[in-house]
Amino acid sequence: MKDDFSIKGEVISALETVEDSAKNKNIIDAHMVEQVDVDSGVVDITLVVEQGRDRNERFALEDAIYDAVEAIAGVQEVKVKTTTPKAIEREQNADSSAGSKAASAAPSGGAKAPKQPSVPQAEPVQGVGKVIAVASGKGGVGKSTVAVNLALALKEKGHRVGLLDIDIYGPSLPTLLGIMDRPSVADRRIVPLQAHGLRIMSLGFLMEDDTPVIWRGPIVTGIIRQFLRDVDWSGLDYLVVDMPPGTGDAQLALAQTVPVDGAVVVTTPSELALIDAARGFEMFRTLNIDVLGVVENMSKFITPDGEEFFIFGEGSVEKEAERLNTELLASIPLDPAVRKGGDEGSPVVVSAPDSETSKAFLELAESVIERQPVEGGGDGDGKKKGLFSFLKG
Ligand SMILES: Nc1ncnc2c1ncn2[C@@H]1O[C@H](COP(=O)(O)OP(=O)(O)OP(=O)(O)O)[C@@H](O)[C@H]1O
Repeated sequence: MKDDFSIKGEVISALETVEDSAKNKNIIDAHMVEQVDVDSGVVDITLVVEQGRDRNERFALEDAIYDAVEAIAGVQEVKVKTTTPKAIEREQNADSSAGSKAASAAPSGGAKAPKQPSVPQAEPVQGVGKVIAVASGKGGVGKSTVAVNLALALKEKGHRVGLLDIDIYGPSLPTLLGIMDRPSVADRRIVPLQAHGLRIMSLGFLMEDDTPVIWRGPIVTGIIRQFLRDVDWSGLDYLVVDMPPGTGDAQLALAQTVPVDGAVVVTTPSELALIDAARGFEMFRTLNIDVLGVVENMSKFITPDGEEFFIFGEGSVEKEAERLNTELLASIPLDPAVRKGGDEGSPVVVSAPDSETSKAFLELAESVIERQPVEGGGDGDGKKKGLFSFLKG
């Protein structure tokens, strides 16, 4: 039988085929789907329609949703709840005032209590020692490449490592690691895929093709929560999370779902990338996530004769790191072996372990381990921790 997780992915794709003719957009792009839940094949969808919308148009939308979703194999039942933006706002206010009441024992200094977000408290991922986010302010700077090679370098250092790709704009782990399978389910938990000794989960495993998907906040939050709560990550020392570029829903969802132990911000030495990296850095500070430091990617090009070219200039990332009161954790050269390895599903730490580039990734792993050590120095720590948290839970 198909699992709820795969069904949810297909439901979201199916909803993208439902057009709202008044808006000339599909209902996902028109931000009309508030929530999608799947439980044992029963699909619950919350549709948001403006107050005063023509009844027949509303019915037509609901019918189109039933038709699209009921056609998905494995769907047992479809329930569509139609609501309005006002009703959602009222619900959220009710949630937040309940939250404020619960928190009223806390000293408020007479000030009005801040709105409580209607999300559960962040809870550690079961069985994982440390969660490390790899982020960038800007797309295309090599964030996923750094995430993959950092994970492999942590593994080289004797740790058990998982890699989670929540890049909603373009999940690249399936390509970078050469895996296209779908994860399976055992004991009602999703079993991550394996590659190069890492445990892997990617939004890409949910997508039918390479088309970029624009998912709105609640759906992004739901999927990320599912990735962290319903995937069997037990026994890991480190879970490396490949974030989407920028500062948006996914960053917030991650911070609200699990305590993130540290973030690594990837940038190239170009002026524009640095400005965006600084923005990303501030966002992590706002979210109270410890930024371990900055990784400079494509720092220089080394010719086969060993000559070095600093294409984007030299020293700018280090200066920016100083300005932000953080550290430069590693400088990764622009290396054709990195791109080739990425395209062929064989990352450079595996395909050219003795290269200068791989050494830079190993140094990066050492810096991360130094700043966020797992108890007992690795090799099984995550397993012990996982077991204990499992017993407690
Ligand atoms: N140090 C490097 N040397 C050579 N090529 C690199 C290097 N780092 C990344 N690349 C290449 O640059 C391209 C973009 O890298 P990657 O997908 O890791 O970037 P990204 O920041 O995750 O992008 P996105 O924002 O789209 O997720 C890939 O083809 C990758 O192989």
